[in-house]
Amino acid sequence: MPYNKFEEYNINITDDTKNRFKDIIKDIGEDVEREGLLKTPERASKAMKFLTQGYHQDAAEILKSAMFKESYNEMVIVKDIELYSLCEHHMLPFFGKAHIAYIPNGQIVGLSKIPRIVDVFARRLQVQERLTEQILDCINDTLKPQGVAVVIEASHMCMMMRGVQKQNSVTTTSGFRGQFEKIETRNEFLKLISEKLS
Ligand SMILES: Nc1nc2c(ncn2[C@@H]2O[C@H](COP(=O)(O)OP(=O)(O)OP(=O)(O)O)[C@@H](O)[C@H]2O)c(=O)[nH]1
Ligand SMILES: [Zn+2]
Repeated sequence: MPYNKFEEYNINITDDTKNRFKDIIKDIGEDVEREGLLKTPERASKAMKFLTQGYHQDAAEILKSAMFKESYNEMVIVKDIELYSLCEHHMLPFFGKAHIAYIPNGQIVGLSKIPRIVDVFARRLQVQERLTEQILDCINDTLKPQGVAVVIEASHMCMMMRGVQKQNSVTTTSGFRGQFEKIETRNEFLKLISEKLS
């Protein structure tokens, strides 16, 4: 089954949304009645709702649904989490990877919940900096770990397909709380995420 196909099927689209997309297609000079475009307003509406479904999801609840008491208190790192978001200025995609670590403080979280909360915040109109902070704050406030770190590396289509048209620039943002504010802990995390598994 394709990635998150289930959620895509459950999206309800109103005629208002479809008609707005129809108007945009007309405005760019296309023929909305030609065969290939007949269903496009509906498809585009569904795609936009899917890509912004994070507004209707509660990241803290997702974490809370799988928190377990455990005495492990070393760093837990989930790296190379792919993410797709939309820049709030142009509504064009930015995409890349998130690397997330935390040091438990009596509780661990189900590993899959970390990529899930990345998606909750990524599927909104975003800037990369706020996306980074929201993931960081959510883990910090909900799991209350000894520390949490988030690094996001992303390419922005609004800088590639239009505007400045730079194809190879990658933007890196990061945020650190608790133990990761200490330089040694932060460096250990940065070293571990930059190492390739052999
Ligand atoms: N800080 C930050 N800027 C972003 C992000 N996504 C897009 N932008 C930038 O948002 C800015 C919007 O600037 P404006 O000058 O208002 O828009 P614009 O005329 O379309 O700018 P250009 O892209 O330079 O053509 C641009 O510099 C984009 O590169 C992001 O995640 N973080
Ligand atoms: Zn943009």
